Amino acid sequence: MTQFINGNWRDGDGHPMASFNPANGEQLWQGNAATSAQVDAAVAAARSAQFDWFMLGFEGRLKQVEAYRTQLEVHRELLAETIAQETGKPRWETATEVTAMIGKIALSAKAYQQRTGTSENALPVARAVLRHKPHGVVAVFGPYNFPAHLPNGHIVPALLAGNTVIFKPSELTPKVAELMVKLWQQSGVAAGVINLVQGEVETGKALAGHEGIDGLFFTGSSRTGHLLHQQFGGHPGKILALEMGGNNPLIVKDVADIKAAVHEIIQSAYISSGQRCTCARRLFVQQGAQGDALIDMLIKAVKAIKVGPWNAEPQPFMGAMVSETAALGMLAAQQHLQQLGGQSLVVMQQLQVGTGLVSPGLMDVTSVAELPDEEYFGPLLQLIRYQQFDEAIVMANSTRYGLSAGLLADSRADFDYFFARSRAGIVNWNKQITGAAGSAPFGGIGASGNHRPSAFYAADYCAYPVASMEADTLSLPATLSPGLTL
Ligand SMILES: NC(=O)C1=CN([C@@H]2O[C@H](COP(=O)(O)OP(=O)(O)OC[C@H]3O[C@@H](n4cnc5c(N)ncnc54)[C@H](O)[C@@H]3O)[C@@H](O)[C@H]2O)C=CC1
Ligand SMILES: O=C(O)CCC(=O)N[C@@H](CCC(=O)O)C(=O)O
Repeated sequence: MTQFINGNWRDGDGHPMASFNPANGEQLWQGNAATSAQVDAAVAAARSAQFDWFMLGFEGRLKQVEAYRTQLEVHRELLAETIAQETGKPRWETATEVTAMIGKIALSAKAYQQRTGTSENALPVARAVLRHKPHGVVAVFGPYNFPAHLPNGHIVPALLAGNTVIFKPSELTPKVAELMVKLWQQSGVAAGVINLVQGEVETGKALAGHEGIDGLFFTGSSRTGHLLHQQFGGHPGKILALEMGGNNPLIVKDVADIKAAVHEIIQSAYISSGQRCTCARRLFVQQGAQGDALIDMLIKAVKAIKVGPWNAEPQPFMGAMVSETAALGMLAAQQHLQQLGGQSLVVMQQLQVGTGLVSPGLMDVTSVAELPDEEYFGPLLQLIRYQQFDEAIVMANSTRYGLSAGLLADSRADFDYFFARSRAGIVNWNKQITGAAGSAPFGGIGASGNHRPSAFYAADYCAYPVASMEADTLSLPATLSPGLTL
């Protein structure tokens, strides 16, 4: 049973699908994709449930969402293990993913009140009241790298605002999605409030193009996000929130504690095997003895990173990439950069054929004249040596993306200078550029987003404002407008 439509589990009527443990090829899940008729049924179920869900009121909806939080708390280990098996991420890391999901409930309730709540202003003859209403039926599309936390970051605020949801997860992580929705079901949510359609691109297209949805909240690649943006062209009445990738820069300038800098670089570039949209892809280090010393230490530290299956003990820092295909794609990217003139300082290698297990790579691309502005979504960091800070900032900004950026530097003045000039939605100082806070907005500019940031600001795209002028009784004004007689 792979699809959850109107409160019932049923098989997909489409083609067969499966998911695998990327560290050993073991099959974890199988089922069939949803057809477009099943997408129709899910949209219809969400539509017929929506008004009653809205009319529960915020407190009623929050109670339901809190019952889901209880399910997450009770089943946190099972969920963390399922995410680890299906994505390859180590257990220590997926435990933090589930913790973030649990924290999302209180944060989203606070965000709803702060950003989209109700307010009232007294006017001389009336009250000006501001309330927010849900869009209606929304589709949520998730990526594979955080298969639970990131869709959860759309689903929870969407439901709290009074929307009903059709969730289309990544085809690489159907088992995680199924478990998430089972926990919603066990929390007692009414039929049709959350629906699950599993499938690949065809299912995604059927849902994204469905005339019955009022909006789509997407986290995924820039390529797919751009396709969706085109598809939504000509539909100004539908809301589209796009959280996409990045080609994120991290600059190092004048740091006394080189070891601490190396630690922040590794946490920025290699966490989740480089499969975070916020990961540093380009590292800028000044020419000179201090830069040389930092790079020597970085090379040693990268070579020492432990890579292994999700359940290896002691735990590795990096697990398998999500699939062998993804791993081979990264090796091809490495080869391409080498052909352009990049010098590998640490060569990325597949550790076991048939798996997504790869070692981390570091490449000096300073001499590459035309560095591709691509998001290589894996553990490969490109190093660029620079002479002047201004030159580094110009190169850092030389990307069509604009998700995260960072500076490691001892001087506050250097950060202020960098902050004023950098173009990204997340700009950090002396902190890794991965691991964003759910209490802040999360999104980027350029090809990284469409100005509808998620996390704390997700509330904004889940509801629209309604302004009302209200008076308890009718009354005639003291003076009538010129030309009126009653
Ligand atoms: N800015 C952000 O918040 C984040 C962005 N990402 C980005 O996500 C990417 C990795 O995730 P992926 O799962 O590979 O992304 P993806 O774009 O391949 O897939 C995302 C979702 O869209 C669906 N989809 C794919 N093609 C479609 C089409 N033509 N029409 C409709 N639906 C379609 C997929 O089935 C999946 O559910 C990276 O680029 C990463 O940077 C990942 C996490 C956070
Ligand atoms: O949505 C939130 O609560 C904050 C955003 C977040 O958790 N971002 C993570 C993962 C996103 C990614 O890089 O793929 C992060 O910044 O590490």
